[in-house]
Amino acid sequence: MHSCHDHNHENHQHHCHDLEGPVIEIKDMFFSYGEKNILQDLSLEVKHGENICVIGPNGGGKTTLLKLLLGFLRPASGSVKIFGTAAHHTCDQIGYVPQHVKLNNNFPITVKEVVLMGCHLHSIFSRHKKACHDQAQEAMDFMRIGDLGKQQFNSLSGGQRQRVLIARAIASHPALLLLDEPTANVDPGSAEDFRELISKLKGQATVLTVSHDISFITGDIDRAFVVNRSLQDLSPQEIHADKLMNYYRGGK
Ligand SMILES: Nc1ncnc2c1ncn2[C@@H]1O[C@H](COP(=O)(O)OP(=O)(O)OP(=O)(O)O)[C@@H](O)[C@H]1O
Repeated sequence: MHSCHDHNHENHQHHCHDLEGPVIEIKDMFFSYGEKNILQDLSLEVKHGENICVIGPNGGGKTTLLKLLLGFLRPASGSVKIFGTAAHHTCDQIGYVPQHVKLNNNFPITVKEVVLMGCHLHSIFSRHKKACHDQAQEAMDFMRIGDLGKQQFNSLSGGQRQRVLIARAIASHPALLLLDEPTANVDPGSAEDFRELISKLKGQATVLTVSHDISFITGDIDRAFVVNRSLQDLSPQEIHADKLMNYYRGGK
């Protein structure tokens, strides 16, 4: 999880961000892995509370874009700002659910402990510990896994694990939530549930979801765009199942 470079936990929430302006602001951004150009000339502005979906073919650069937003990668040129601050300086306002999570299967860890990792108030002070436990429980209840706290994470199904990881990401009430294919590997019932829960977050958080799941994209979202080296906004008319398929066939 992201941690602030300034480890003074009492005040870092306040000095990092301009919470009034755009949540995401990308300007004329280029990114390459070595010689290989991956993203070119991207610009994007996302306002507070928007629920956004990113689609695009395999290898189009969606996960790379998320990593740039998280500040794990830096643009070759142009800028990526979160709450008005360069992404690599932004700290604990972002909740992230990665596409692939590798937890050592032999490592014993309970569901509650995984969710607690998402709490940014980790502290020796007991008042913070209590607040963390309350936040973790609240996030687990929200994801409807409130009664799984004591279970071993490794004993859960793929869909249940995904719920735990989303609970971990929302435990600290991040202003921005980045989800990388949250419905991959979950059954259709759970996928429907996730869509509902994510739209319930609307208003509390800005949510950006990478998804190949057509019903996700055509569901309750405010805006969608295609990332395939460059970025293309989709009009509401284009957000239809049959039209969306074209973006995966390389056509228009
Ligand atoms: N660490 C890396 N070093 C070099 N190339 C990389 C690295 N990570 C990703 N790439 C390349 O960058 C391109 C974009 O990858 P990325 O994972 O961002 O795509 P994606 O749109 O998320 O794809 P998918 O839908 O398959 O998840 C791919 O061609 C990939 O091979």
